[in-house]
Amino acid sequence: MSVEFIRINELTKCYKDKAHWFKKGKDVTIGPVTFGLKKGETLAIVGDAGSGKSTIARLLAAAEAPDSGYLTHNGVAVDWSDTSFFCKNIRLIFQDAQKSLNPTIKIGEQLEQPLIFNTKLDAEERQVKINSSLRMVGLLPEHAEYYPHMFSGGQAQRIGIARALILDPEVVIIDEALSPLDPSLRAQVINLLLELQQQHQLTYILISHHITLIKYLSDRILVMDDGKIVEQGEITSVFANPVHDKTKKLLHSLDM
Ligand SMILES: Nc1ncnc2c1ncn2[C@@H]1O[C@H](COP(=O)(O)OP(=O)(O)OP(=O)(O)O)[C@@H](O)[C@H]1O
Repeated sequence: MSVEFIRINELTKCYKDKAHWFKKGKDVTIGPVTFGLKKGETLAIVGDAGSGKSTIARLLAAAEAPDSGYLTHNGVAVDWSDTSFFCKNIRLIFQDAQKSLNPTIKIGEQLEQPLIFNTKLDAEERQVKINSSLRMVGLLPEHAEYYPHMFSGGQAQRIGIARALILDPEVVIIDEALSPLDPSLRAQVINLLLELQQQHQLTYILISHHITLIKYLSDRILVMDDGKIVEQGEITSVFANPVHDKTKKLLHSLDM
């Protein structure tokens, strides 16, 4: 197994719940959480609704800043305000691919935006990259001229993957992005993700309630409860011998 290249240290996010005259405000704290990521692995994050899985995803994609904690990349600390690091290296695949696309803008232009903001490629080089990204997910360069409504759900998910991969990231977060797909489409998208992971040594963070999917795709698992990590380890050993009560309950209750 390859070595750890990203380490998340004591990451914490606090949400202040405003008090109303009829209700006392209750603050929510996610963390502190500490874990590492290895090249080419898939780490599953599981937990009940509200346990903090998506908060971790949003923090890692720099959609929000943590209140404390830090991240190291190959041993070097990265500042959360370094948006270019996060944009380039850690990308999210959205749950609802169709809704995450702007209906009024052609796909090619939507794929071009991250290239304009995060690379020094000129217009011609950007076009080459857009074409190769579309091909990589089984679509055609002609699709760059289409609008989102002209795609099926499966094709829209492929565009979501192309958009996540267009900056050649090291980490891709898949936050419940596979669950809404019907089984045959899901199988196609999973095969595509596995192929791309092999080709590009991608590291996936998989957030899902789907136990079979987690077992099939993941190398390691991290179990969250009430904002904290209560168990983490290799998928085979955690499934064979869950230690924490929450893990035991989740492994029995998650959707088969
Ligand atoms: N912007 C916000 N403002 C206030 N509280 C928030 C905010 N975002 C998340 N929370 C709270 O933080 C906690 C964790 O939410 P989060 O969405 O990370 O959970 P989750 O494990 O992803 O849940 P689910 O499986 O339902 O997506 C919840 O109590 C939620 O209400």
